[in-house]
Amino acid sequence: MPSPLTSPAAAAANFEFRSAEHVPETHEWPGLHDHPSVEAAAAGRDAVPVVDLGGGGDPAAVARAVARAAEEWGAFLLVGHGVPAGVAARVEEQIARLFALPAAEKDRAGRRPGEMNGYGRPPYAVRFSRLMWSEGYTFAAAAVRDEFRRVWPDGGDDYLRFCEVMEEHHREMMALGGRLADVFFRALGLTDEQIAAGETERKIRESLTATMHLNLYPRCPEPERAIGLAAHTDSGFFTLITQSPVPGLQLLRRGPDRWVTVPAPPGAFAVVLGDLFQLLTNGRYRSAFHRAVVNGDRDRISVPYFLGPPPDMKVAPLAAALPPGGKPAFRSVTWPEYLGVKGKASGFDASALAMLQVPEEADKNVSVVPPVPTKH
Ligand SMILES: C=C1C[C@]23C[C@@]1(O)CC[C@H]2[C@@]12CCC[C@@](C)(C(=O)O1)[C@H]2[C@@H]3C(=O)O
Ligand SMILES: O=C(O)CCC(=O)C(=O)O
Ligand SMILES: [Fe+2]
Repeated sequence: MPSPLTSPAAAAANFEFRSAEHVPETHEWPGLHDHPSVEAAAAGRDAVPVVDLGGGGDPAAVARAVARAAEEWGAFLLVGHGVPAGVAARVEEQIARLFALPAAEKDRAGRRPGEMNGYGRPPYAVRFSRLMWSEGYTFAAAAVRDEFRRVWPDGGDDYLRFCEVMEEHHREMMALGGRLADVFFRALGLTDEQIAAGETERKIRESLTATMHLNLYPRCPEPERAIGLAAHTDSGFFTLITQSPVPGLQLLRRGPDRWVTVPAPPGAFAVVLGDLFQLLTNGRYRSAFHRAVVNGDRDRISVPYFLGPPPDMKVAPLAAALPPGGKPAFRSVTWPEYLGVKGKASGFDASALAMLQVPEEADKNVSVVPPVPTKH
């Protein structure tokens, strides 16, 4: 067996998931079952919220559903979004083809130390001594053609087809992200007129940047011993996840602590809120602590589309999110600054936001960040 801990990109590229009959020690994660995994229920406390954007529904009712989901779960399933079903199918087909390329070809795009983009393990993997049961590829959604010249230096039909499909996905997701941003603002209590006139809200919506991270979770011979993606919160504003019909995304729910498996109905996107959205909404919306498990039967592909501010934008709590007469609970921060802060925290979760909190003594009226879980 290769020595997977030597080089991250080589580790992901060279480990033969396909021929593994067992999960080696390098990929075995302790503590995965500290909390039980449960299927989402149709109703009740384990029913993952579903938001329907279509069907001519009452916008106020949609905003209420989004507010409830964002406050209580930090996540929901999105249906009625209007994105044609064929887009997700084409995206999944192209991603499967990308990951099926010989290791040497994917390795041409191997993520180099300190770089964000490229093929290999996800950026936060450097924090762990164990390897995850997945292959990944991160890139700026607006720079597909440049990025994938690394994999296909001579261009060609495969390259062009891949780029066209990713660009189609990017167009659809960016349009949906902008619509959803307005729904989130409405859910904070803003009227359409206030949203249109609000300089900050407009700036946020119009300057959204998108990063894509392609995940392939190969079928695993011992799924109970491995993890596809270790538990974390996303750091940006919100993430639109296209998933193959094989479930695997789990959300941690407290009291009693349990991992709720998010269903993957065809055509639905999972929407997961990130830490900077928690900050933007002054702690009113919550980022979701989540992970991806693997299974023994089938490969799973997921395509998170991370939306966040441009790197130089200072994110501060929105005036609309403050309680009457209240002050911001957090200092302002750029996304790269926040990633630096998060990199120093013990878990990869929203506990890093505590370091940006305005001290309580400075203002007794502001809300505090609730305790966050740290288990995988
Ligand atoms: C925009 C981003 C969010 C992300 C870091 C990144 O720059 C690109 C990859 C994203 C991802 C995907 C897997 C989990 C995660 C924690 C990681 O290490 O890389 C997230 C990052 C994040 O949300 O902070
Ligand atoms: O695979 C999934 O459903 C989740 C992916 C994810 O959380 C991520 O890439 O940040
Ligand atoms: Fe995530």
